Amino acid sequence: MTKATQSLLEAEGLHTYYGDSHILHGIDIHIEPGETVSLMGRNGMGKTTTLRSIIGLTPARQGTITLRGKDVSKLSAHQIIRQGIAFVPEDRGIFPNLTVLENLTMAARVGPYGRDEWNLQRVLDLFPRLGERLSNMGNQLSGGEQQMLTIARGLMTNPDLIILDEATEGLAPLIRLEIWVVIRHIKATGIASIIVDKDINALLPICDRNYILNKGEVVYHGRSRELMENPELHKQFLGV
Ligand SMILES: Nc1ncnc2c1ncn2[C@@H]1O[C@H](COP(=O)(O)OP(=O)(O)OP(=O)(O)O)[C@@H](O)[C@H]1O
Repeated sequence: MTKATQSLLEAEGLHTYYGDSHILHGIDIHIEPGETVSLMGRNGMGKTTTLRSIIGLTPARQGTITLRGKDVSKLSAHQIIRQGIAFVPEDRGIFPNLTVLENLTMAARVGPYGRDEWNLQRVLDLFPRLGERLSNMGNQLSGGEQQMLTIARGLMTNPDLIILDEATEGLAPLIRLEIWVVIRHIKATGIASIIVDKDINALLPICDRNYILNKGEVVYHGRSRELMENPELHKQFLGV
């Protein structure tokens, strides 16, 4: 059967290893253009490894990654990212010895399909705090500001998909709220997202669909409403 629309991203049958340790056991995930999707699961179940496999940082030994119908499985992480993906890793990864302004401007580019609405002014409108910190070095920022800078830097690349690993981990409650507002805004602009976060109550209302991983396998995927109405699944796979 042919699908009406082409998925933005399809990961099929991913098997990923660290050395001899077999971590992902045939992960299947797809994302449609503009969709917001969560990856949930207890610690160590393979969420970060799935994200890293999707963008080629820890390439899967088996399986395929397709972006807009094009097989990118053999491409390097750098080449995959250039296809319109912004990755916001758990450890942020901003340049500590560059200023906020430099971190932002060095990322600036037009998206692979011509998306160009994100520029310095627009990201500063979304993150006014960064505007007050433009001349500060990356390593002078608070954890929340670093996370904002990482997201802002990703937006400067005009992505079609933004991947956030532990979107609000370790941040103060008010900053977390700000990040969720930003994620809603990003969603409203039509950029697709994959989000990993422990705050299920924040994730579910924002996400269209959700995947639960357990020991490197997808054990559930479904719409947020279905997951909200199924506390058994929470207990079984999320430990809440
Ligand atoms: N660099 C590595 N070398 C060896 N094993 C690793 C490495 N990174 C992760 N693992 C193992 O792979 C498994 C999956 O880890 P992963 O970080 O993908 O899980 P996660 O669901 O993202 O968990 P967390 O919420 O704790 O980050 C875990 O058992 C972890 O110990």
